[in-house]
Amino acid sequence: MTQAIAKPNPHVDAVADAILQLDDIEVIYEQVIFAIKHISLQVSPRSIVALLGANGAGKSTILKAISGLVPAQRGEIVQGKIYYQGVDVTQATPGDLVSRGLVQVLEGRHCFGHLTVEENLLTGAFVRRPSARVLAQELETVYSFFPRLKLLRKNHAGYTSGGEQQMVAIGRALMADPKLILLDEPSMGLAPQVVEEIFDIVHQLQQTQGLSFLLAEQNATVALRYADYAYVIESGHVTQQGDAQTIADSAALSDSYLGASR
Ligand SMILES: Nc1ncnc2c1ncn2[C@@H]1O[C@H](COP(=O)(O)OP(=O)(O)OP(=O)(O)O)[C@@H](O)[C@H]1O
Repeated sequence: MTQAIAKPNPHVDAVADAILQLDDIEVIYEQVIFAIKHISLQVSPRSIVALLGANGAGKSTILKAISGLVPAQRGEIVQGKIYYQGVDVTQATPGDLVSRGLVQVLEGRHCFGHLTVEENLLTGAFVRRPSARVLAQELETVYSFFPRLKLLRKNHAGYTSGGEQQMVAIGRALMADPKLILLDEPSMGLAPQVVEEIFDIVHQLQQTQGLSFLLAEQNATVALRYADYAYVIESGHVTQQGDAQTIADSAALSDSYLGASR
């Protein structure tokens, strides 16, 4: 089902600078479980914004609310508005959003294990159906950021390492020609050196391609090193926000999730 999403935003002047704006978002699962409440946040163009918090804090729900995936989880946005590029997309479908350049990389990477690395990347361009020539150029661009994927392009993705699968998942998102990428726990289950490699590429994509990222991370230490701005989420609420350095220096950050990775 495709929803109309071209409603004018009455607050467009106030949010003109943000590529993404959430105003007072509330999500309920199965009509009883309140997962997030009163979530308001912004992502500026060409920025990396981190959502930090412990297991179950509500980070993934925020990303799924933005990317239109909440209904697929038997959830509902019951309050608030989401604006992407100044347009109300609160009820938009994932397909609508991908075609507008808002793409999510799900937690756990979700590669198609039986497809090759290159076939996985090509699935990312499916919505746009570019010409063969453009597709080849775009693949080369992705390979320029992930040279290792070019070497592995004929291998089955299911036989690559966790870090390589994360690269495939991000590479596939890039093939959708995004402006904003939502990344859910990119560091999960990866060795520290691989995590640095992934974040370094995210940083390069921000700097050279002008992409924006909103990423959910339990590994606050590494996320704050690369992010421009961060929101701390606890029990479905924003409890703290600020530029990354301020949050990193803040004594209010609980050791329950920062301590382990310090
Ligand atoms: N599909 C669902 N049905 C019911 N409750 C859910 C569902 N998904 C998440 N929840 C609940 O919503 C709350 C927020 O979960 P969410 O996955 O958004 O947190 P998170 O911070 O991303 O944690 P994690 O890092 O473990 O993914 C939790 O209490 C969780 O149990």
